[in-house]
Amino acid sequence: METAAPSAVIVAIDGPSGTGKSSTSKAVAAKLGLRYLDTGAQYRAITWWMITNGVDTDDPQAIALAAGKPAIVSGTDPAAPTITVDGLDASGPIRTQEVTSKVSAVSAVPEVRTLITDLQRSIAAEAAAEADGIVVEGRDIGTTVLPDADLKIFLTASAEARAARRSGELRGKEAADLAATREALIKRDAADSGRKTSPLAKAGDAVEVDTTELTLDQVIECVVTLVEERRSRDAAQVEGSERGTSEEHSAGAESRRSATDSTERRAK
Ligand SMILES: Nc1ncnc2c1ncn2[C@@H]1O[C@H](COP(=O)(O)OP(=O)(O)OP(=O)(O)O)[C@@H](O)[C@H]1O
Ligand SMILES: Nc1ccn([C@@H]2O[C@H](COP(=O)(O)O)[C@@H](O)[C@H]2O)c(=O)n1
Repeated sequence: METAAPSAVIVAIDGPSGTGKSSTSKAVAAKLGLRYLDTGAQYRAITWWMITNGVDTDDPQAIALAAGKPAIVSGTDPAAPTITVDGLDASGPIRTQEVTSKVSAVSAVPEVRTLITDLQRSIAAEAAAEADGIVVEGRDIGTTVLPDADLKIFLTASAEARAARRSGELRGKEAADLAATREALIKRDAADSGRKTSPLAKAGDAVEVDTTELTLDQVIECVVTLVEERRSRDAAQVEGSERGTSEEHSAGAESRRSATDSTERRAK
């Protein structure tokens, strides 16, 4: 069991598709010298493996039986995050339309979630022990994967804003039409929010940030400020408890001194 460094910070960023989780998390982690984990990439990677290995993604039992077979490895450098499946770079293939349309069905299978959740927790524990901490983004990080995270953020944005962002990304590549993009986002969110196991949800203690009217830079700034506030609160608490301990020590020393004094007085 790894022990977290006293100053390590764990940040959970959740929210629906296209709210800016990946862009924000990567930038915040880079600015603050933290590691970064894209958990959606892991669910995409296992989905890609199922597709390339002929597993029927409409058959939860078949998915459950195969779930333990692929070896998924995530690199957590925010400047160059990586994802491999059985040693192969999967960063390109996991972003295809086919994977995007099937990932919600695969990620809803409980056996898949158990395996990927364990993997995510071990990556977060390693980052807390060996680095200054990590920003983990996904759908259920604050609620299920890391319920004790130091800071939980839930990003939202209107479906229109999210579709416009995604269409902007696709322009010139797949020329996706805005309405179709919007419908696809809403459908994926509904599937992710409606599944039984660990659905997309805001944790009760998460800070909600509506990004509809904010630029990406404003969102990054907002999250950086929240992390820094949290770190200073924690540092003040540690300082307070150390002061308390040293005050206790001096109070203890004082009472020991007066006990000695009175013993000495009695001895005279
Ligand atoms: N506040 C913002 N204003 C404008 N564009 C934004 C904002 N936040 C993110 N974007 C852009 O929107 C697109 C989607 O962002 P991103 O991939 O970070 O979202 P996401 O929540 O991780 O999505 P998904 O869950 O589908 O992976 C990107 O092109 C990104 O640059
Ligand atoms: N914690 C998570 C993260 C993701 N998923 C599933 O993966 C899909 C792809 O996620 P992206 O962030 O890459 O778009 C997402 O639609 C979910 O089905 C998840 O279940 N839990």
